[in-house]
Amino acid sequence: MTRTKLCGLTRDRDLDAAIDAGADMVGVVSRVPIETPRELAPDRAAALVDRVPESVTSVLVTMPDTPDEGEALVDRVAPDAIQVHGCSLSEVRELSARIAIPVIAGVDAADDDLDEYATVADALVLDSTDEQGAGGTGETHDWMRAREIVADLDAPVLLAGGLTPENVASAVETVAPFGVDVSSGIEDERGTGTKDHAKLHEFVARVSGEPLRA
Ligand SMILES: O=C(O)c1ccccc1NCC(=O)[C@H](O)[C@H](O)COP(=O)(O)O
Repeated sequence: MTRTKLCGLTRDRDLDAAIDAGADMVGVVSRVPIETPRELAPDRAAALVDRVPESVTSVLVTMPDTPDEGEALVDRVAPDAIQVHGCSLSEVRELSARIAIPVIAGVDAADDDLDEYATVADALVLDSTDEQGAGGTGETHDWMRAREIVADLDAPVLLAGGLTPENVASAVETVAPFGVDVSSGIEDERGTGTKDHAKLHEFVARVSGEPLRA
């Protein structure tokens, strides 16, 4: 079974739609040093996380300058897992040692130290990142290389980067990841931060191989 993470949720109704569609994980973005319409203030991120039922994993996506900062944000938002982008190996290791929840490392698929990240993080998000390591770019990467990475690493890998309802079945078939992660590909217009509920349902259905609605 391929897990589905729907990320960059900003509105209550988008979160509720993601849960209703059957997402395994839902993500909220807070405290990132880039311009993104998905960024929420910590209190707002905490309010969304608080709505998530126990059966669904809430993921806080952030780019902490230090492990201290990551730990403080976890205390404030209280997610089930934290996903960090732009962190060094030692920062991921230190954060992981300090907090009780799983740490997911957001990494670029072209990086050559992914095996090391796999030893310090509980899971990887294999993404297309910008120069600061941020995700949400809407760009795909080389799925054949992603397939090799998934096969070589022991850690669970979530495939991210430019996934859409149209390409996700092919991505799952090609890469065979533990899970898939989408943000801009289910937005009503790319880069708005608000989700299209029909796209969101279709994305989850395509991952689980359910027949599509006409
Ligand atoms: O989504 C953002 O704006 C973001 C900003 C900074 C760090 C990470 C961010 N998103 C991480 C995610 O988990 C996205 O779901 C993932 O990168 C996929 O994005 P997309 O290519 O838009 O589907």
